[in-house]
Amino acid sequence: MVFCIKVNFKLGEKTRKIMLDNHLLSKSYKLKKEGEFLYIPLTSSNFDKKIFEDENIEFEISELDENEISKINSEKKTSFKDYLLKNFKDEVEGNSIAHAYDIVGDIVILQISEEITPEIRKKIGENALKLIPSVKAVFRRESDVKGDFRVRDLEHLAGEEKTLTLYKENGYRLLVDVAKVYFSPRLGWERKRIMDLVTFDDIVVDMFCGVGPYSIACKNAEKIYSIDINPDGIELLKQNIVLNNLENKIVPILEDVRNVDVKGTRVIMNLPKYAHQFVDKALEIVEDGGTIHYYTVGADFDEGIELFKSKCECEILDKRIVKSYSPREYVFVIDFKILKKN
Ligand SMILES: C[S@@+](CC[C@H](N)C(=O)[O-])C[C@H]1O[C@@H](n2cnc3c(N)ncnc32)[C@H](O)[C@@H]1O
Repeated sequence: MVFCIKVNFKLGEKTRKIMLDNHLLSKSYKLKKEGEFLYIPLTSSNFDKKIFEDENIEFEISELDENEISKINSEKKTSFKDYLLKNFKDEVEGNSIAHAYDIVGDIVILQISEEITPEIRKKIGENALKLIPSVKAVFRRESDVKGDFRVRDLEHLAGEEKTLTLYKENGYRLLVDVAKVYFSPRLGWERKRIMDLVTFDDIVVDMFCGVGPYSIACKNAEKIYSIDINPDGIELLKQNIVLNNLENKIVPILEDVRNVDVKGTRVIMNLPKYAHQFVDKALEIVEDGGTIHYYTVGADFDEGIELFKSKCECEILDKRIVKSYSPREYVFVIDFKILKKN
């Protein structure tokens, strides 16, 4: 039997609050509505009736059969992190299995080191498929991002063997092929920051655009030139332009940026590892008074700032840590307003 307070529906919220304050509200059963009455499950039928009478609440104590009222399912679902900590605590603590992972659309990418056997990697993959909601394919990072295209090798662990997915962030949609083009969901906040800085008269030059997440985030600009040397990146960018109705704004350019002759008021240099090699080109592109968003890898901001100060007169508008890169290094962004080029 489940003891309940039966009150008029209109007094339900007030009654529930009094019950909560007096530790009388059961957390094992759901409230039940029947006609104009509400049945609110009690922790005990033995209580001081005055607490309701003082509030002019007319009520009855009613006994419901267990099958007349729904139980609250208080069993916490096991998360993937719980699963890892329960089964691989030492490996997680020793950093050979990370409980953090990337989700790109319906694809999840895990970080499991090579020293974990292929059988166990697959088993972890199967569990990720089961425990992470809406996931259809599970991969593992097999290498760091590498080469000119900044793409990493992936090992398939579970689910569909597909690498193309649809990713949504900041109100736009992106087709991403995680095996063919660089993409990081961890930069969503940073793209939102840039999105909020862009003005209607900006001409944006996205020097290293990939599938175009920054370019598309800059959709309020007057024009966006999006450059990349990876043909798969530009092919997906073209589809993303259509997907986001930006045919009149974004100009995709498949080319080494060093060979491209464009000018802009806002230049995005998202090639952190090698951006320092492209500063002269960025300065050639940016108009006086324009902004360069310079992404770089290191232990602090100093190197990037010194590099720019040696090449132009500039003001630092903002500087931030974007994400960690290695145990002692970060990806930084520094926003430079270019006052005068040397
Ligand atoms: C770190 S990824 C960034 C991609 C994209 N901005 C994003 O956030 O997803 C850098 C990109 O620069 C491209 N790239 C590398 N060298 C280049 C060059 N010389 N000219 C144009 N693109 C280049 C790579 O193909 C890669 O897509």
